Amino acid sequence: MSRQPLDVLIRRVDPEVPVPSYGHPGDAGCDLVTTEAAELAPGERMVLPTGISIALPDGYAAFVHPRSGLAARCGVSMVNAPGTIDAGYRGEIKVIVVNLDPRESVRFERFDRIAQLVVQQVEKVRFHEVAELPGSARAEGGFGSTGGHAAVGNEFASVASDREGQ
Ligand SMILES: O=c1ccn([C@H]2C[C@H](O)[C@@H](COP(=O)(O)OP(=O)(O)OP(=O)(O)O)O2)c(=O)[nH]1
Ligand SMILES: [Mg+2]
Repeated sequence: MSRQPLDVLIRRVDPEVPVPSYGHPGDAGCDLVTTEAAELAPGERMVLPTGISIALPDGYAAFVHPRSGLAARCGVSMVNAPGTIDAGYRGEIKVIVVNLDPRESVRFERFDRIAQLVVQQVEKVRFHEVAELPGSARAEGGFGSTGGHAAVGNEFASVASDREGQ
């Protein structure tokens, strides 16, 4: 059974901008457009306006994610992926795009879809300070501690090489 959509107020800062919509019923993100044409040289970043402001209910946040098509085909991502839109934010949503292609510029026309907005429930945290945290299987492991790629070392390869060294 599909859930009821969350009602979110939207103000169109640019009256001609389309109200964001979902491409398919089950999509998580609705696309955001740029209201300004732009051209990014290789390595260049730019803050692009989306022409909309929203009022999220308390307990929710919206996250601005890159579009995979732009990432795969043009090397376009977002410097701060995902951008975090706070429930209390009433300003225009902007997207900080970056052109990661080493050679090709990328051009956006007005109303090109440049990112996608995912709305999620978020918890408000109340911190309780302790001297020691409870133990866990991961403990302080991070940054490749589970291996799985040559770049981060692989517990099987390291075990095998240890064995060879014996
Ligand atoms: O990609 C983004 C990220 C943020 N924002 C807006 C909405 C968000 O609520 C506000 C603040 O974002 P963030 O907390 O990431 O910015 P900050 O550098 O911490 O600024 P501030 O000190 O205003 O929180 O800026 C955007 O429009 N696009
Ligand atoms: Mg902030």
